[in-house]
Amino acid sequence: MSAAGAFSLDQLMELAGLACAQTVAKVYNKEKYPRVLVCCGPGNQGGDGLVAARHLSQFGYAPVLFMPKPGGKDIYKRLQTQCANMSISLLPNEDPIVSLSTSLQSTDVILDAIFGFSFKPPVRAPFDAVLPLIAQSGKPIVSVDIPSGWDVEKGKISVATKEVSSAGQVGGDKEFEGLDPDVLISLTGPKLGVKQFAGRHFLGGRFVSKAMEEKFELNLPEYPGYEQIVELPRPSSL
Ligand SMILES: NC(=O)C1=CN([C@@H]2O[C@H](COP(=O)(O)OP(=O)(O)OC[C@H]3O[C@@H](n4cnc5c(N)ncnc54)[C@H](OP(=O)(O)O)[C@@H]3O)[C@@H](O)[C@H]2O)[C@H](O)CC1
Repeated sequence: MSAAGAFSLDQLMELAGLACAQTVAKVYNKEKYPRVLVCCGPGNQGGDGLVAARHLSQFGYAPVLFMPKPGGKDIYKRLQTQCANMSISLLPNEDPIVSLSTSLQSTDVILDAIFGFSFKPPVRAPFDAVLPLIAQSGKPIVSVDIPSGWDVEKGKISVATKEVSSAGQVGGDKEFEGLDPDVLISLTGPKLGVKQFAGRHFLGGRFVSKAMEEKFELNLPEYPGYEQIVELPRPSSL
């Protein structure tokens, strides 16, 4: 049994996505940072991103979805339909890298829900161009669970990606060390690979029961009030 215990995947994803949306809202206020580009991968983390987009829209943000390779699971398709029913914008996928480069210019903050704990290098297309393009945009990044391109246990690793111009033209090979987010929202508990993450770090795992916390010796902090997230101390202040 996972540390999250008795919840279904739908319920876990809903709570995880809500925690992601609350993290964006906590750090980036909607008056100054209304346009959130929600970048979704094909796995469950992409599902977290879709749920977050829905909540961000309800919070008064203007999320835009980027899904260069939509996931095939039923749950993913249902979440996509919910976002479409709420008229949440979706970037066209005919040429995803050009769409991304254009959209980045009018984005205030990026939610990185591309890869989570199941990422295994090497980075395959189209993400070998997506990751460097996001990194070089200079826009604030909030990463979900583990920054995309990092190894869940080793942390930052060097991976082969592509050169990409700011207009979205893909060139030759380029070494890349994963995204360098300003903010991280760890789900359930922080992963080994983010031990030295130096930005603002939140935990979203209020769905973990006391019994599970004790069984897995998670030693989790208290969540304030009604929030799904709690901010963790930075490594330098530990
Ligand atoms: N309790 C919790 O902690 C919860 C966490 N959740 C979130 O789920 C992710 C883990 O989800 P999972 O589906 O296992 O995996 P990922 O989202 O990390 O992505 C897997 C897919 O990504 C593709 N992939 C992997 N490596 C590469 C690569 N090198 N290049 C390109 N693509 C890659 C791959 O897709 P394919 O279609 O190519 O097979 C994988 O399928 C966790 O981190 C949390 O964010 C849940 O919300 C539940 C609660």
